[in-house]
Amino acid sequence: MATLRDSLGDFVDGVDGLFLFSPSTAYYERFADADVPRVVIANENGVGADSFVELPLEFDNVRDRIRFGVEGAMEHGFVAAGDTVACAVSVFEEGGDADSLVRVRVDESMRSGIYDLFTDSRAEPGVIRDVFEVAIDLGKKGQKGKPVGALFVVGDAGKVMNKSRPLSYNPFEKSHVHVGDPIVNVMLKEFSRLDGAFVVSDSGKIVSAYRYLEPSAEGVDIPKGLGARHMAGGAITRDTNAIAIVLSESDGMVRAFKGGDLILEIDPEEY
Ligand SMILES: Nc1ncnc2c1ncn2[C@@H]1O[C@H](COP(=O)(O)OP(=O)(O)OP(=O)(O)O)[C@@H](O)[C@H]1O
Ligand SMILES: [Mn+2]
Repeated sequence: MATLRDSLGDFVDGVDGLFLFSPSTAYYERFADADVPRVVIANENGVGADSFVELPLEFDNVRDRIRFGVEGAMEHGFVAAGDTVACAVSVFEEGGDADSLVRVRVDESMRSGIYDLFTDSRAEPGVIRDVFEVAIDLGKKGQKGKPVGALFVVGDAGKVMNKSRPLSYNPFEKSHVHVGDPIVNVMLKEFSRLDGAFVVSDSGKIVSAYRYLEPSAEGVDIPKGLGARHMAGGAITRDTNAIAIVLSESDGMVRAFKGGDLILEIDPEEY
């Protein structure tokens, strides 16, 4: 009779790598003698790992977290299609040691575009992260307790401005404010009650509010049930090198589009 330990050993049989998500130093050191390469996926490389993938958001959805890590590791050349990796993640114990091990076969279909969204967009990764944070926060709290929608078009601002028109005066016309600044976050939330899109530059400068986007929507395929805001947000990312981060007023989800495709869906309530 095999013990439970023997039986579950199958789980790591033949793996080509061990992915440690946000490990403590002690947890990382525990695998110092592992016979496979270790890859750390975390918001910073606090453990000084040789193989490190920077996680811009603590994706609460474990599937997204793993997809981000796998895609990032492929991009860095730590793993390749055909490899199998064991991912040690914490599902219930936030900030604690891993409580789950997920065996993942790496293949091209794992390239969901999440990693690419953050690291290979025109806008700086920190800017994209900051805009996500505003959208998630807005989704959680709403505006004065009511659900609110918002559309942020990030990067390639010159071209985005050329494919849009003002719905009202632009409160950011003469200002030099950037996303991530706490005052700006309050302003963005306040202005999100009004129509149209925010346009943000590659470096995070808020170029405009109240823009009505006029991209050609031809050939853009967005999920059924989503309306004009999402269509415009998706389409502008095919017409330009911007990405769009959209908070839905009707279902409360935050979605990201790149190249006309829906890349990521986040439920703010889970953050
Ligand atoms: N082309 C556009 N450019 C900028 N903003 C737009 C555009 N089209 C719609 N919007 C904004 O989106 C708002 C909601 O429109 P609509 O309900 O059709 O979108 P939706 O995709 O269903 O979004 P939601 O899930 O938030 O309802 C509009 O009131 C308007 O402010
Ligand atoms: Mn709607």
